[in-house]
Amino acid sequence: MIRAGVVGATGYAGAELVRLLSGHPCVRLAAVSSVSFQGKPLSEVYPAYYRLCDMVCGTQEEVVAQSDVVFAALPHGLSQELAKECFEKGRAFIDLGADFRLENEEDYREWYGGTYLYPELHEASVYGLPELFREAIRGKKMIANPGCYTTAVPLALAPALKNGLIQKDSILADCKSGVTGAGRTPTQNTHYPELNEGMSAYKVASHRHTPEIEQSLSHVAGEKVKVIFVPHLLPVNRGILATCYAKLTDSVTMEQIRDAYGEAYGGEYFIRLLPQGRSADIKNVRYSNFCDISLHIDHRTNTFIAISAIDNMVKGAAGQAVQNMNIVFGLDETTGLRIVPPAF
Ligand SMILES: NC(=O)C1=CN([C@@H]2O[C@H](COP(=O)(O)OP(=O)(O)OC[C@H]3O[C@@H](n4cnc5c(N)ncnc54)[C@H](OP(=O)(O)O)[C@@H]3O)[C@@H](O)[C@H]2O)C=CC1
Ligand SMILES: CC(=O)N[C@@H](CCC(=O)OP(=O)(O)O)C(=O)O
Repeated sequence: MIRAGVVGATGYAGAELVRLLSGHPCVRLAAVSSVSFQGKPLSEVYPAYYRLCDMVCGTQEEVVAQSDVVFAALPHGLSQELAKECFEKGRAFIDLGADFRLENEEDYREWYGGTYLYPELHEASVYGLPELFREAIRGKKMIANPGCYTTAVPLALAPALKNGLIQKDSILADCKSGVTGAGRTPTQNTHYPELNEGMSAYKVASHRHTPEIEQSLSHVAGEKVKVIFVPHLLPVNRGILATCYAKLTDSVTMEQIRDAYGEAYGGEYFIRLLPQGRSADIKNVRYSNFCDISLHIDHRTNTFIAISAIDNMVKGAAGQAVQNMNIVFGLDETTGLRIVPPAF
C-alpha cells in the first residue's frame, strides 16, 4: 500500500483529497496536517467523515515522516519549503497550489509576487495535466498539479489548436466557477446573501491563471499563444464551465474538428466528448474526475466554440492529483477514480 499524507487537509482541496484517498484501493491514508485544527480529528472539522476518517490532524513534519507521497493543499507561496523537505527525503510530492506551475520565474514574480527559492526543484518538477503532457510526467516525483480553470480551458482547446483548426490570436475563454473554488475562508463575495441569485465576473482579463493557460496552450501550439480570460463566480458549490471561442481557420468543418478531438481524446477515460447537439453541463460531472467537452460551430461568424465542464474540486484539484499519483506510482491512471457522477 502507498502511504499518502495530506498537508492542509482541513481546506476544501485537502478535504477532497482525504475523501478520494480514503476510497483508493492501493492507498493507506497515513497522516493529515493542519495548523488551526492541530490535535483535532478531521471528522470534527468535517462531520461527513465521522467514522470514516477520524484521523487526528498533526503537523506538516509528521506528514512528511509518515508518507510515501505528500500532497500539499496550501495557499500559494507555502509549498516550496515543504517540497524541499520531501525532495531531500525522497518522498513523492504533489502540489495543488501554484508554486511550481509556471516555467518562467518572471511570470511567477509578476502574477504571484514570489521568487523561486530552490531553482533545482523547479527543474525537477513537471506540470501534471496528464491528458496533454502524460509522457513528461512519467518517471517524475514532483508534480505541479494544475487548478480548475487551467485544466478546463486547455483541455477544451488543445486538439483544435494542435491541428491548426483555429486562429491562434482569437482565443477567448469565458469561464464560470462554483464557490468552493475560493476555498473555505469566507469573504464578502462568497457570503451567501451577496452570492446567491447573482452572477458576476471577477479579475476580468487580469486573473493569474492567464499565464498558466497560455503556457499550456503555447506548448500544444508550438508557439506563443495568448488568451482573453474572464472568470465568473457562479452561485453553486462545485463546477467549472469553460466556454471557449476562437475563429476557425479557412473552411474547417465539424467533421474535421470531431476527428481531431476523437483522435486526441478517444483513449482518454476521463474525457467525455459529448454527442453532437449536446452541451457540457457541470451537473453531469459533479464529484467525478470527468471532463465533459461539447463542440460547436457558429457558421454565421465562422467561430468555433468548445465547452468543457469539470468538478473544480476533483478534475480541477484533488482528482487530478490522485490521477498524477497513479502515474507516479505506475498504477492504472483511473485507480480509485472510477466514480459515477450522480444523475440529478
Ligand atoms: N478550491 C479549489 O477549487 C482549488 C484549490 N486549489 C489550490 O489548492 C490550495 C488549497 O486551496 P483550498 O483548499 O481551496 O483553500 P482553503 O482555504 O480551503 O484551505 C487552505 C488550507 O491551507 C492551510 N493553511 C492556511 N494557511 C496556512 C499556513 N500559513 N501554514 C500552513 N497551513 C496553512 C489551512 O489549514 P489550517 O487553517 O487548518 O491550518 C487549510 O487546510 C490552494 O493553493 C488553491 O489554489 C487548486 C485547485 C482548485
Ligand atoms: C472561485 C475562485 O475564487 N477560484 C479561484 C481559483 C481556484 C483554483 O483553481 O485555484 P488555483 O489558483 O490553485 O488554480 C480563483 O479565481 O483564484
